[in-house]
Amino acid sequence: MMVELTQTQALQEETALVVAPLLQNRPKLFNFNKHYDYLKKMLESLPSYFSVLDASKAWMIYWELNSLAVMNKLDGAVKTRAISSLRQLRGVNGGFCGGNGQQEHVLSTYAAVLSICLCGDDEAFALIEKEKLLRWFYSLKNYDGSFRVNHEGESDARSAYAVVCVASLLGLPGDHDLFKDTLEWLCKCQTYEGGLAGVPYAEAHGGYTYCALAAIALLQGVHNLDIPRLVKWLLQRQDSALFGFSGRTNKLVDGCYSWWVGGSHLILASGFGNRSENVTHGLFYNSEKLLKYILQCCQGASGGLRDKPPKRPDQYHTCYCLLGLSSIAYDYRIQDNHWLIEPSCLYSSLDFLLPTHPIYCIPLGLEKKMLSYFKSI
Ligand SMILES: CC(C)=CCC/C(C)=C/CC/C(C)=C/COP(=O)(O)OP(=O)(O)O
Ligand SMILES: [Zn+2]
Repeated sequence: MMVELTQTQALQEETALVVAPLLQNRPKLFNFNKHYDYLKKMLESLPSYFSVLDASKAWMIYWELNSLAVMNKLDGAVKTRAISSLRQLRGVNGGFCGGNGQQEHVLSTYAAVLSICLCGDDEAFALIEKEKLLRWFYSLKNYDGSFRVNHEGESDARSAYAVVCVASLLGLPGDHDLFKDTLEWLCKCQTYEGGLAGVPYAEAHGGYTYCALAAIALLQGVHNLDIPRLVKWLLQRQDSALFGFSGRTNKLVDGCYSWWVGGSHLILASGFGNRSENVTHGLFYNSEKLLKYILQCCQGASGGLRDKPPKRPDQYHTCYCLLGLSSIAYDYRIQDNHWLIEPSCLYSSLDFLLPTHPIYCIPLGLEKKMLSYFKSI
């Protein structure tokens, strides 16, 4: 009897047919030069079909700068260009717009502020009007502690994380009045599965889990979560046959979850934002196998990294695959507010990558200049 597959099963089979043979191939090294060439190419004039990404300009700047930065290849000329492009994205309320002449958006603001942090000088910092931006964040706050992405927009764990992350880089402490009830709202996003959803009572997802957990960690509240259940769900994200991570139950592996899921593992293992003593330092998933998925299946032949074969590489997946690799190249631990970073057992294959800040998603230590600049104003 022929059993008809569900659409989900058919997609899983289709993915396995493409991914599994690549995992059998000869081991691949990280192709540093090709990825660097890809990133340089993305700085040239882009073909017209990139116009669909016009509202993601701030994001494209961040993905590009951050990929170069984590590869330790971000130079002054690229920073100067970025500052000039970011200047044009400033909005009237202190936020940043997705594209020129568009509306301010909390997520574009997050991408722009991280890019400014990556540029790391006073000319870049001066693009941020701190008081105005904080007033705008207040105006986007809902009565339950969550934040809207803009006045007409949705409220979810992404916008809460973006606000908490940006405000923290501008020097606001976790107990600031701007965050009243935000921790409680974020903790309500944990679902019966253990992962966190975009809003309370929705489906747990790797992207939202990272956002909610990173914000909860900045608000010093990780111990309020059901950590064993969260760890179990995060572990279930590693596909037992294909080794990459999926974003949610019964969905497909995708390179970007190397960071959204891998970064969530990292936050828990580092102990950041967890007031209890019960932190088990060390990652529980098989990082060697994740490395194999990224190297064998996510590297494009002409550089750049991708979701899965046969898709083409793009800047978003390049950035988050690189962060995923960086998260397994080192062991991260927080002690007395200081990061202790040691090379991991995989470091020798990944020694070209800098460690990434588990919460701010930029090379670790680059946050310091911005923090001290905004402390003094
Ligand atoms: C800082 C910031 C803004 C982070 C964004 C985090 C993030 C990636 C959120 C995911 C959003 C989402 C609903 C994905 C599902 O897409 P899908 O159904 O195409 O993917 P899936 O099949 O893998 O679930
Ligand atoms: Zn993806």
